[in-house]
Amino acid sequence: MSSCVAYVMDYKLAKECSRIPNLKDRVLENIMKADLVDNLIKAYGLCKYMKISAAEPASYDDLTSFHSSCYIDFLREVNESDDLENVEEEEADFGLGYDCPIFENIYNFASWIGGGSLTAANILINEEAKIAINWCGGWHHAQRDEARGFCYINDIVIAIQKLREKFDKVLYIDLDIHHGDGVENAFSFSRKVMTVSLHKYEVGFYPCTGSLCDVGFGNGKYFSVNVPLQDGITDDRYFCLFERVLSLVMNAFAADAVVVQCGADSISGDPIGTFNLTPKGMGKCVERILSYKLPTLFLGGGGYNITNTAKCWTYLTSVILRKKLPTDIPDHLYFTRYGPDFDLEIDAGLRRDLNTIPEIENIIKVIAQNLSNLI
Ligand SMILES: CN(c1ccc(C(=O)NO)cc1)S(=O)(=O)c1ccc(-c2ccccn2)s1
Ligand SMILES: [Zn+2]
Repeated sequence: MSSCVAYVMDYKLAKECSRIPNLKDRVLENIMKADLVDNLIKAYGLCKYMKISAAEPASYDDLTSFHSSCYIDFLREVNESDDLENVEEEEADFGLGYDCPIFENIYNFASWIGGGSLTAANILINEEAKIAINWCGGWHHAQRDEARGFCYINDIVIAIQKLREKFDKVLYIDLDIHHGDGVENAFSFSRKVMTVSLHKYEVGFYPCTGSLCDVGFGNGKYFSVNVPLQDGITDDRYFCLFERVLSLVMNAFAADAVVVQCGADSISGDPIGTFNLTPKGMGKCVERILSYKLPTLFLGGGGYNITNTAKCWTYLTSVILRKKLPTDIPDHLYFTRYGPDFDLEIDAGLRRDLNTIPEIENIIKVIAQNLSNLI
C-alpha cells in the first residue's frame, strides 16, 4: 500500500555499534532506545501503513556540509586509532570527553546518526512521501566544530540544509525539554530557517540558553523564537501556548517545509526532565503541525526513561498515521520491559505547574511584538 509516511530505520546503527567494546552508557542507551521504539512500532503493526526505508550513512561531504572538516577529521582519526589514549589531549578541543566521550568506531556512529535524517530529508525532496520519521535523529546540541550534550553530529542542521535544496523556507520546531541551541546557532543569521524552541529555561539547566529575548542576529533577527518555561507544565497549558505561538509564527513565516524534534524528556517521569506532559499532549502539537499540510520531518531526541520514550514515539507515529492504538502493549521481544502496567498511556504526574498565567501571557505578548517586525 503506497503511503504518504516514510519511516527511516537506522538498522546498521545498532548493529554497527553494538559490537563496540566499552561503548559509553549514554550511547548504548540511545541504541537500546532506538531498538525499543522500532520493536514497539512493529508490534503494533504500524509498519504496514508506512514506506520503510533503511538509513544510508552520511558521507564525509554530507557531514562537513555543516561540521568543520577539522572536527570530522578528528572523529575519523579516533575511528582509525588503535589506542584511544593517544588522542586524548585533542579531544577537549572538540567537546569530546565527559558528556560526549570518544569510543571506537565513533566516526561510523556519527555517519549513521547523520545519515538517518539525511535519508529522511531526501525522501521528502524526492516526493517519495509527504511525511518522514526518523526517531534515531534529533541531536540538537551538536555545534559546527564540537560535540555537546550527548550530541556528536547535528543531524537536524544537515537535514535542514538538504531540505533547503528544494524548499526555500524551513520551519524548525523543538519540543525537547532542552533548548535546541545547536540548530538555533546554525541558522541564527538566516531569514530562510525559522527556529522555534519550547524548553525549560532556568539557572543551571542545560544548556542555559534560549531566553525570551534571544531572537537571532543581523538578517536573521526575529527568526529565532524561544519559549522559556518552568517546571511542571501540563498538557493543556503547553498546547494552549504552542497553538498561540505557532499561529503567530505561521502568520509571520511562510514555511515550505517543517522539521520537528520530539524529545521525550519533556514527558512526565523522565529522570532528567521536569515537565508534566503526556504523549497525548505532545500528540496534539503534532496534530496541529500536520494540519499545515506541509512536507514534514519528525525526529527523536532526548528521553531518558527509554520505555516511556518508546511509548511516546510509538503513540506519535500512530497520530501521524491517524491510527488509533489499543492501550495494551502487544506481546513482543521487549514486552516485559513495559511492566507492571503494560499500558501504552503515560499519566501526568503530580508535579506542581510553576508556569503562571501572567508569565505565559507575557511570553505571547513579547513573541507577538517580535514577530510583528516580520509582517
Ligand atoms: C549534559 N547534560 C545534558 C545535555 C543534554 C540533554 C538532552 O537531553 N538534550 O536534549 C540532557 C542532559 S546535563 O549536564 O544536563 C546532564 C548530564 C547527565 C545527566 C543525568 C544523567 C543521568 C541521570 C540524570 N541526569 S544530566
Ligand atoms: Zn533533551
